[in-house]
Amino acid sequence: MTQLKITEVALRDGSHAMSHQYTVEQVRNITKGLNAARVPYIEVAHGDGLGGSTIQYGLSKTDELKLIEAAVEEADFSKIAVLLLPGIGTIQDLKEAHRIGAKMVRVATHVTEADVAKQHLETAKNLGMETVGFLMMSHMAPVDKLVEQAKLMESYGADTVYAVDSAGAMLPYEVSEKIKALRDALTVNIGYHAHNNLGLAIGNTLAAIEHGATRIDGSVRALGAGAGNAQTEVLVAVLEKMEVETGIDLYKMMDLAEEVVAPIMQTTQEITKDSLTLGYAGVYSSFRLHAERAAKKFNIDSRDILIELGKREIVGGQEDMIVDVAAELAQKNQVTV
Ligand SMILES: CC[C@H](O)CC(=O)C(=O)O
Ligand SMILES: [Mn+2]
Repeated sequence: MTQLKITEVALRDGSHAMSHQYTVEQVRNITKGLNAARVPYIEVAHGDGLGGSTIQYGLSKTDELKLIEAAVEEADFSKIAVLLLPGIGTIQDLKEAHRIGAKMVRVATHVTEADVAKQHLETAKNLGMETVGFLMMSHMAPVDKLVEQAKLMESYGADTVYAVDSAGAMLPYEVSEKIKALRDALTVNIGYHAHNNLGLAIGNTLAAIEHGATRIDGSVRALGAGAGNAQTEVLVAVLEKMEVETGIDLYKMMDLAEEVVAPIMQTTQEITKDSLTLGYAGVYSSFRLHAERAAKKFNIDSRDILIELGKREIVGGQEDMIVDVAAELAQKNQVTV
């Protein structure tokens, strides 16, 4: 079996849970620990990828290039990766990230829109970077559509194509079916990224591995959007019991989680009613905090906003709809009172 390679996403996906307030010191300390534990890849960026620091997505406390630079300085084993959503991040952002030492880029699109990744993947390849096509909200596409879009990513030069369960909405049989179909249709590596909103992140990740995924995401202490991702140290322990080699030092990951990451988290990671609603309704995990703020502002139940967003199939890039939906629901409530 090809060795499984884990990408740690707490310094990118976890940026959502940290309201994009990471400091250089926090990034240095976490990277130091991940590097010592021999995690192959560490993703660092705003939660919405390069260029994500905006009023729409949330302003970063620290310029992400400074965070990436700090991570590159601390990592002599781990490779630093960045995420880029075409339309939010630009080719210029990509070149800048590469110049300061990013070795891998994950170009993320909605699951039916792989074609917008072409120029970013091609540019990254020309720069000599490792390339990943990251198909978000994979639960929304039937198997044949996912395969079609993954093939596009492969044709643009992606070394790996991920099925991304952005909403943490997929059930184990869906993961098995989708990963198997990708494995059968593609020659490049297959990856899987989970969110734990339905409590299935580790189980779904194991289903993905069983059906051929060799690139897997995790976040230490589950520091990711919504209820977080597959918790890296838990995943490493489970895989060790299954005799699947990750190359990661379990004790070092546990110590990092407990001593460095837990103390800086804004809240303990758990499946709250809103995280659970994300998975139940199939809504982007990064929408949780936006929906909670809108609910407070309009004095309505955040779960109603999330359910409505799910019904309308609102996807990443449409964050402004969260406030629109909240305002509409508040108005409806007034009419019916
Ligand atoms: C908004 C980008 C998103 O957080 C990427 C990701 O991790 C996902 O879709 O799960
Ligand atoms: Mn994610």
